[in-house]
Amino acid sequence: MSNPNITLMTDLYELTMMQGYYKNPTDQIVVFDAFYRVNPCDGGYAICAGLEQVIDYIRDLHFDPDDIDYLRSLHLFEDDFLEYLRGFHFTGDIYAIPEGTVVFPREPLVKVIAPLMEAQLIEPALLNLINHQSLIATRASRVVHAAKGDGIMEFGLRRAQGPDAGTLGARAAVIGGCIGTSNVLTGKLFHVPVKGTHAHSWIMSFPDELTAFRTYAKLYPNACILLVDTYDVLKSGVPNAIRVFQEMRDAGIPLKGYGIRIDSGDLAYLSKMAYRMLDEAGFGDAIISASSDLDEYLINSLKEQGAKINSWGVGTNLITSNGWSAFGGVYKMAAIKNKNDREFTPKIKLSENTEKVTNPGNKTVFRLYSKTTGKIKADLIALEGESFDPEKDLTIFDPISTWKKTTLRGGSYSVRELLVPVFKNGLCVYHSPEVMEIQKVCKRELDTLWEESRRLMNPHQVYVDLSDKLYDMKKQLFEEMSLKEQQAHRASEDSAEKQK
Ligand SMILES: Nc1ncnc2c1ncn2[C@@H]1O[C@H](COP(=O)(O)OP(=O)(O)OP(=O)(O)O)[C@@H](O)[C@H]1O
Ligand SMILES: O=P(O)(O)OC[C@H]1O[C@H](OP(=O)(O)OP(=O)(O)O)[C@H](O)[C@@H]1O
Ligand SMILES: O=C(O)c1cccnc1
Repeated sequence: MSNPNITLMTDLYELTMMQGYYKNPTDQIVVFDAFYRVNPCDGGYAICAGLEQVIDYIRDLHFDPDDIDYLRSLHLFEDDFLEYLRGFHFTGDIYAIPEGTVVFPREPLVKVIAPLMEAQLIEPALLNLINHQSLIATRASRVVHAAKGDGIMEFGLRRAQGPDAGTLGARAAVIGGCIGTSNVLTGKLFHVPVKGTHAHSWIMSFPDELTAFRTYAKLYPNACILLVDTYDVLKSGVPNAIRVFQEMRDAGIPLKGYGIRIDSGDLAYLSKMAYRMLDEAGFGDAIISASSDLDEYLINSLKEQGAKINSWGVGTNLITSNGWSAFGGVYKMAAIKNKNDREFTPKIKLSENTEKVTNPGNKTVFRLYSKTTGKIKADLIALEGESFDPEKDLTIFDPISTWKKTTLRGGSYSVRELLVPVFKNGLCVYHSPEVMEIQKVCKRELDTLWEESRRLMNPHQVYVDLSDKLYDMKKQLFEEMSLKEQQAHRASEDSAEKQK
């Protein structure tokens, strides 16, 4: 999107910390990982999205004179720091998992290696962009899956939480598999199909439903989807639609992409009855489209009820990800080094909750596939520079329940590294594919999941394991840090005792 400069779209503490680093000069280069912890809707996977907007943001990162004036007006920042900001731009490296890829909890979706101040400033915007679109792309893929091959049109703009949520949300929904969106701006900006029917107000603006249908059919004979629920679906809407389709046929107008939309009432019952009426009149191939507060669970239920719906319009629940409002991606420091050091020193964040202890080090992510099925066996988070020879046996184990092990036999699996270079020394080295290309990638990616990981209830969770080297490093750091904490705790208890 052609955004205004959004460099100030950061949290104040990033800037106050930056000033602190500026005043106490450091030439530290850091590694930060952006990752999430729980699959949306307690599902079995997520789809990552939003990278193209991260790239636009990083490329354009700079402080305009009025940004500097504003920061000065806060009376928090000193002149030398503000002067430094005038020349600020991103000089680091970024690696990311390409958009549309199936991803799992705890693996880095984006890795930033940059001078500390730069890596720190970009945290909120980077997370904002990745979190939002990954959530909606994931949600869309679930809705699309529930529709079992029927097309899903994204209709959510009017209910989205703001303009970007509507426009970038529709982009993400198309990545996740929607066949198009009603949002015309998304269509223009991202070259995705725009789709739509008409509103109840169209019908209400005419003296009667039949005239409204006839007028619409005359204007759009090749995309004539008539909304049949303004007055009474079965007594008025469907009979009037059939009359208009008959008139079109009698006039020799070829009927393609035609049908009805039902937007209220019992969608299973009404669609079955409508289909029967259409079929009896010789219009059995008509599209029967439905909308009305749908989501993946309702679509799944309607399918189970045998609803005769073959096209779906989904708005509110998709664009707002109703019921699961946040992707929850976080950005954590993983390693640090002085500019001229060769090696990074790994950093770990401890937590009472083992799941929340971060993975230290400069890492990468490998995906292991079964050669016979093409399906994902597991993901392996490893240290940068590690490699795995798929001709050799590989034993992988759950990093928390370490007794859960499996050995992949050499020759039976293939390995793919997921993180790709996006920025090198501040220059973009990655070309974002068109959204419709990303949609194809996403479809292929989803095919690498077993059906068990895609079901709505209690899906199978794909294993995300750590390489032996990373596991050992994490264990050692964990023990060192825990010991340090215990010693510090003991020391403070001793001094409190002495003071008594
Ligand atoms: N057969 C069905 N099984 C389960 N849910 C259904 C079925 N048919 C419709 N629904 C859902 O039930 C809800 C219907 O809600 P409600 O009756 O409030 O609205 P409505 O029928 O669309 O009428 P209104 O025009 O007043 O909004 C919608 O979320 C709709 O998707
Ligand atoms: O139900 P959603 O999944 O959010 O899908 C979008 C909804 O937006 C429209 O309704 P709206 O009442 O806004 O307009 P209308 O008067 O044209 O029906 C449309 O008819 C859908 O019901
Ligand atoms: O084109 C439609 O039918 C449409 C568009 C937006 C919202 N609801 C319906």
